[in-house]
Amino acid sequence: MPLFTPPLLPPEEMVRIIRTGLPPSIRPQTVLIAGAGMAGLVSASLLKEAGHRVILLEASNRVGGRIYTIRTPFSDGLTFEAGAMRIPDIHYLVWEYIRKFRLPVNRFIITTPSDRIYVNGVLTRRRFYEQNPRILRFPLRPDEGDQTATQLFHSTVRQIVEGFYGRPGWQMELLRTLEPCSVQDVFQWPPFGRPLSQGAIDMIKVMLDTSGMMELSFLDVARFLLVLTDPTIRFYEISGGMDRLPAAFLPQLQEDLLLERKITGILPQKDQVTVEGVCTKTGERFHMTGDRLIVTLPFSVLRLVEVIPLTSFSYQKRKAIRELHYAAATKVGIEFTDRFWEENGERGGSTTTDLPIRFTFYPSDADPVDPAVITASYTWADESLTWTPLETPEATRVALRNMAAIYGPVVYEKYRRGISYNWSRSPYAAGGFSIFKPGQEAELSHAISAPEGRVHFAGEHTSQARMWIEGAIQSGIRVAKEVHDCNQ
Ligand SMILES: Cc1cc2nc3c(=O)[nH]c(=O)nc-3n(C[C@H](O)[C@H](O)[C@H](O)COP(=O)(O)OP(=O)(O)OC[C@H]3O[C@@H](n4cnc5c(N)ncnc54)[C@H](O)[C@@H]3O)c2cc1C
Ligand SMILES: O=C(O)C(=O)Cc1ccccc1
Repeated sequence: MPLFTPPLLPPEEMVRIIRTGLPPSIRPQTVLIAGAGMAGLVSASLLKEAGHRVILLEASNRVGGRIYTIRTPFSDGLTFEAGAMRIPDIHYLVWEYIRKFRLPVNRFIITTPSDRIYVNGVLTRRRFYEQNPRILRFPLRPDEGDQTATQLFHSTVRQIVEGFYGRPGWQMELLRTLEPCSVQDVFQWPPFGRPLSQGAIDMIKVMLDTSGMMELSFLDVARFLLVLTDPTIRFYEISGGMDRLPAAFLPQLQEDLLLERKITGILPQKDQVTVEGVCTKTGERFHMTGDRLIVTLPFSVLRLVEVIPLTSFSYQKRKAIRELHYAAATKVGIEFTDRFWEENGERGGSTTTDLPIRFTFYPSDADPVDPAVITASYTWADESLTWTPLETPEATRVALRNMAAIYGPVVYEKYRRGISYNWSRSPYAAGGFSIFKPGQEAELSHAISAPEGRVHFAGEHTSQARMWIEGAIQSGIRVAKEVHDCNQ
């Protein structure tokens, strides 16, 4: 069974579909779409453009889902990205929509040589760490001492690829060998190349933010780490807020969008599909019937939606919904009266620390306005759990305390307000993103995306670029074509 399903539409075909749409429908259908995140918006946009009737049902009071720009309680004009914050320049589908909607962008600068690092009690700068990684006091082997965490990760991947390279079908052999492996497995017992010392593994965990993911699929974690650590990839953000991307669909879809409609049940029938739910504003229950249904809900929340009868979904689909792993994610945004972290006008960059805040990201936007909001903490997976019980006041206090260990009491003098957003506590996400456990890719990936009769599935978790906006868009295009082609 192919490891990666569904087969991707060729990139040039997906770009063409964004630019020129699907062919006009011969027999238009009524399509219900559950969820108005990027996958739901893209599929609704393409199907409506092709002549189908679409009805977008969204539980929350906004579109965008895990693209969530928070403006309140911050000062006018300030934004905090509780969800997606950066767009790699290689994510060509996102860029197609940025161009289509003429959205302004600016660089999102993840690291600079001046970045502060506070790890193992050592306060230093990225330039010094890169010159001498031993400065961070991880117990590295002599042969590892002059390599940073990124270099150790890249050399591990390179040795593995070189070990397989050249054999007939070496790529699939590599993928099949690594697919059942965790991150820890591969670092300790790589199929090729020298194992890393535990000190080197610890440095990668702290510096590359994988402390909470060591038991997860090496392939999945490596895919995004290779993006985040590729020096040739530039990152951008949408100026004025990432939510301008989902909002750009509203002129076309406003009339088809029903907000505050939480779906609680799916009732597939032979010639139609009915969804039932509740209006979260009034408590009024609703039923809606269409020819087809597209479900873009993360499986972590789809588990709460009743399928009637249960066996209208196959065993494999029910198992995929039940078992697909989701990683937690928490961010803390803090507004300060001025940009005390900046030196010589240097914008952007980040702080890396083994304190609970772990990673801080500074604004990269060009205009040096004061006050400013920073992402004071961004944690993933197990490390995000620490923040789950903390309400905003306590989370902000912890973040300030951690920042004070790096910057001193100035953080208290310049502090204005903060907010914490924990995606595990979001009723409509119940986690940050899907990340496979070892073996789940081979076991579940087909069932995750396969349709069940008149019920189709989209969302980042059903794509080949999972965890990214790119994956949500890719899935929206794939499912729109899937539905459109059904009875043409
Ligand atoms: C903290 C964090 C940081 C991220 N950073 C980045 C980044 O920098 N760059 C990047 O490219 N990607 C990033 N991502 C990933 C990206 O945000 C997602 O992959 C993408 O937005 C997912 O889109 P989606 O449509 O698949 O799902 P979602 O956006 O989750 O949309 C699903 C929709 O369904 C709705 N819904 C849920 N339950 C129901 C129900 N019962 N009835 C009706 N509607 C319901 C939800 O409200 C939501 O609107 C990040 C994600 C998180 C959590
Ligand atoms: O933080 C990001 O840039 C994301 O895209 C979310 C994410 C989280 C974990 C792995 C890959 C991407």
